[in-house]
Amino acid sequence: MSPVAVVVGPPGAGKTTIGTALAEALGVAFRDTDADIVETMGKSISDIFTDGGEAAFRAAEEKAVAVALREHDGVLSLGGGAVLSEQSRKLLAEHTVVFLNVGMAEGVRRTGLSTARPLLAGVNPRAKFKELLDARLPFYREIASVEVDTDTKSPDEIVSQLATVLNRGE
Ligand SMILES: Nc1ncnc2c1ncn2[C@@H]1O[C@H](COP(=O)(O)OP(=O)(O)OP(=O)(O)O)[C@@H](O)[C@H]1O
Ligand SMILES: O=C(O)C1=C[C@@H](O)[C@@H](O)[C@H](O)C1
Ligand SMILES: [Mg+2]
Repeated sequence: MSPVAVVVGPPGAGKTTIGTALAEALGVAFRDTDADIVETMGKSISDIFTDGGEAAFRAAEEKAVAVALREHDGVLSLGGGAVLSEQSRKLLAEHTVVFLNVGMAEGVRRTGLSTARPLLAGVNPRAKFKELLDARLPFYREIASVEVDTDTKSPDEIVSQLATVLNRGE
């Protein structure tokens, strides 16, 4: 069993929004490892970071990614930092990976000051977002089968483009 597509990208790229709509367009199930982690740990992402730090979240995420890649055959969206794990990148090399890219200004605008994104909740979300992008871009690109720049496209346009690329009709 293998996902039709795995969606990766920075916070606010639209992994959950596009992933959900893409699954619907393709008539397959949607799964999001952030939601899996919340369910398994029984607490919010923000609380996981507060209680165990980023390391606790990344350990849970590595497991959640491996399980979901094995179990899920629909569209799978990963958390923004899932590509930081070398183990996960190795697994992802075997899959169809959609990299949704977003620039700093638009990414910060879309994520706002949401406390659901603890890594961006500090005093300077723009600087933090740029730091995340710089560190992760090479990883997203290393595993991507297709890259879509989402800055100036609506979710509908992106879904329609991806449905065509994935060769499953719209
Ligand atoms: N192409 C787009 N154009 C405009 N707004 C968008 C687009 N894609 C997503 N959004 C909006 O941006 C916000 C963040 O989207 P979403 O939660 O899907 O991102 P994400 O990549 O899953 O983020 P995270 O990494 O935090 O899980 C939402 O309010 C969503 O409606
Ligand atoms: O970019 C990140 O590191 C994160 C993104 C979210 O999807 C969550 O996985 C979590 O808030 C961490
Ligand atoms: Mg999401």
